[in-house]
Amino acid sequence: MSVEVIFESMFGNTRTIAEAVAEGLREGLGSRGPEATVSLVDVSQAPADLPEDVMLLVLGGPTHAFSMSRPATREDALGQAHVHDAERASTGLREWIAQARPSADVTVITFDTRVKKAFVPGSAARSAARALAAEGFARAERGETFWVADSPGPLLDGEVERARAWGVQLAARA
Ligand SMILES: Cc1cc2nc3c(=O)[nH]c(=O)nc-3n(C[C@H](O)[C@H](O)[C@H](O)COP(=O)(O)O)c2cc1C
Repeated sequence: MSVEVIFESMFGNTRTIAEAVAEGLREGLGSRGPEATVSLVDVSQAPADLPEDVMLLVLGGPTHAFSMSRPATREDALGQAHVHDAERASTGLREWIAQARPSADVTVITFDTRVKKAFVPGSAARSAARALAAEGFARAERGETFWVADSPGPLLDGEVERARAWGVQLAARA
């Protein structure tokens, strides 16, 4: 049995959260023995087919323009970060979901990062859960939002610890 954490991150905040969730999952799965593994994969490297033994997929990315990123918003972010990476610009959560082979058996839980400001609507986690369901991932649900102070960041105090604790809880779903 394995758990896969797939993340998209332009400035590193979502990567940090994904790493903490994966650590929490490993802690939570600790008692299940060496077959229970957790992999952490950048979405630009994630294959369309999940490995057969994946029981739980945790999928997270930054909120861009009130939703999941698009090629233009990723270009914008990478430009701000002075990074030129065609692979990361071309593939985000939206593109991965559109080409992934759907599974009705795998539980998929989404998360996102976004700016903690009043009245800023939209969540990549919500959009991703909806897109997954539309593609045939019957057991997709929206998970947590983790907050950054502003664009590009930093993460608010306590968010990494909260992500780790959430990962420990998620292990029960695998
Ligand atoms: C092009 C662009 C659009 C963004 N749009 C939103 C938005 O609609 N709502 C929001 O809360 N944050 C928005 N942000 C801020 C990102 O969500 C924030 O920078 C993100 O959490 C950083 O994650 P990362 O370091 O993993 O890339 C935007 C950032 C960029 C670069």
